Amino acid sequence: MLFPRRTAYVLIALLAAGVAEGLSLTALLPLLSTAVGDTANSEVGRRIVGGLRSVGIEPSIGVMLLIIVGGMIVKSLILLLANRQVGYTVARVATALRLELIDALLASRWQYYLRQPMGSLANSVATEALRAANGFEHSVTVLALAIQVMVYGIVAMFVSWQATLASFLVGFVMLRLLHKLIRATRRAGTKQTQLLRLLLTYLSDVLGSVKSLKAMARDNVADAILRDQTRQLEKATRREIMAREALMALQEPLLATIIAIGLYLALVLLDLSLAEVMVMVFLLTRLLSLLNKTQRKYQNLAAQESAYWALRTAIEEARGAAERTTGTREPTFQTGISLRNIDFDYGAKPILAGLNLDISVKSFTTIAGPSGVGKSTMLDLLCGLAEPKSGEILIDGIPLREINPRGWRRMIGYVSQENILLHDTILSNIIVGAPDLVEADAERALRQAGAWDFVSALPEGLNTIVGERGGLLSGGQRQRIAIARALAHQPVFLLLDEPTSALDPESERLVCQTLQKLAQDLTVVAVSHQPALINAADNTYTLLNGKVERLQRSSEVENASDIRSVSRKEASSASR
Ligand SMILES: Nc1ncnc2c1ncn2[C@@H]1O[C@H](COP(=O)(O)OP(=O)(O)OP(=O)(O)O)[C@@H](O)[C@H]1O
Repeated sequence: MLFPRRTAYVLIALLAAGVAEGLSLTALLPLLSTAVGDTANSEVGRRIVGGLRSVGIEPSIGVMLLIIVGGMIVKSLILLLANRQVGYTVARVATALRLELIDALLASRWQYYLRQPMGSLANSVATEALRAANGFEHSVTVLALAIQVMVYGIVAMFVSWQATLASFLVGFVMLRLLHKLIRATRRAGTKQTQLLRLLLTYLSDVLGSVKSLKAMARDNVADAILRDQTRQLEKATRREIMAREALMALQEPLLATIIAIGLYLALVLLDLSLAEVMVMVFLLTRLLSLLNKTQRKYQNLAAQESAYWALRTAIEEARGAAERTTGTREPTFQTGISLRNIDFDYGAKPILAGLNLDISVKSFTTIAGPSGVGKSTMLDLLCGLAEPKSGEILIDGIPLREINPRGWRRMIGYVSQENILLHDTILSNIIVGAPDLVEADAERALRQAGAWDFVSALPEGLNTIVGERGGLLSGGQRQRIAIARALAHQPVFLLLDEPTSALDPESERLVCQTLQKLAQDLTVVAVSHQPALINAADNTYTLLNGKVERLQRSSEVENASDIRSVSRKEASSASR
């Protein structure tokens, strides 16, 4: 149950509102009896009149009317408060579900996170959370209406228990008969949840790669698939609307039939007084229309419910894939990092096999090797985003799995291969996620990354918006901002994945110089094919067949193909 205390307050308030309304209604019978002058015929009426007199109230028509109106006003006030509370709780529910999902995902293992389509996440946070919160509202309303039905039922019992029971029975039959429509709505709701997820997942993928598709005039392929999914969604929505409207349409004639039966029972078979019959008609009409309303709200709940369960499943799955943070030791980085006999695979595909590597602090290392050989995976292992299948990663001689992973990562500066920036200012992109960083840190980092010249020349400087995924900047500019982001918090271990692949020779030379200078105080590991970067490094390794080989440089490497041919020659001579 979500927010049990808030929900309990709401339900108590709704119950109080129901009781206030019920009490005001008890005055209806004596009022009508007095009005039509047949008090003597009504047992209940007599009792209520007696009760009022015993507390010193003369039950005149004016007093009765006052009781009815007063009760209704009290009920409305309580309902206003309760409904306001429901509204607030709905907003809270949506926020809580969104945060729960985002927190669970961010705390999940990197490999699990990688498999999550971003469109599906966006859908969960936007539409599913909202639909689930609306579902919560409908469920509270269903409960509130059920309480009102009960109160009306009790009051009606005082007037004629036979007629009340009979109408409850018929009401129950009516609910059963229409239940099929609720089931259809639930099915349509589940379908919509599935389709919306698919649609948004696909949409975000297509939009992510729209440039190349558009450039080749192949965006109509995406169009056709999207149109097909939208059409299916429309069909499911139509089914839901049909079931909702059918329920509305069928309720009216059924209600009229039941009231006619009630009237017949009251007037012909039970021989009730006119006042009693009038009250009964009023109460039963109200009771049965309340029952109908309850069923309609329940139908709305059935349509939204699947969003809540889809969201819950996503949260539970992400929680199940939470990163195991068994390590508690605070990290130090005084001597260096060693990889000992590392094996790693993605399922059936072995990537690293018996890899050994020592990196001492305050050094600059580059790792080269053919595409897809596992260089980025090595960086993932170094920052603890992936765990080796066997072997040990030692930091100052202490196994990484014994070290607090967040503590270790706080010491790392990381530049990934895809420099996707946030749609925000350059400043925000650099200090993101580190609340203690200020503008001066960003400026220092931008200077180090060789980006200050172009940033300070922009009319808005640090406050320039970089556009969706950084799209308003050039590839090289994005790359330098990403390097600045990694340097802003002054890490001691800097990991860079192809950091200069999009830079012109001059910018690359600046970044190489920066990295050389930085390596006097911190440890730099860069994955790269760029000769300039490789020449700038103290040590270069090539990764091949799951192991690294040190590249002995007799002369400066002139281009990337040299590195690969050297590494292949070395690898083949090693295997011989
Ligand atoms: N999350 C993953 N699940 C399954 N396989 C993966 C995953 N990530 C990478 N791989 C596979 O593992 C291999 C190594 O990938 P990795 O990204 O480490 O290579 P790389 O040497 O950095 O390549 P490149 O130079 O092209 O960036 C690749 O063949 C890739 O297909």
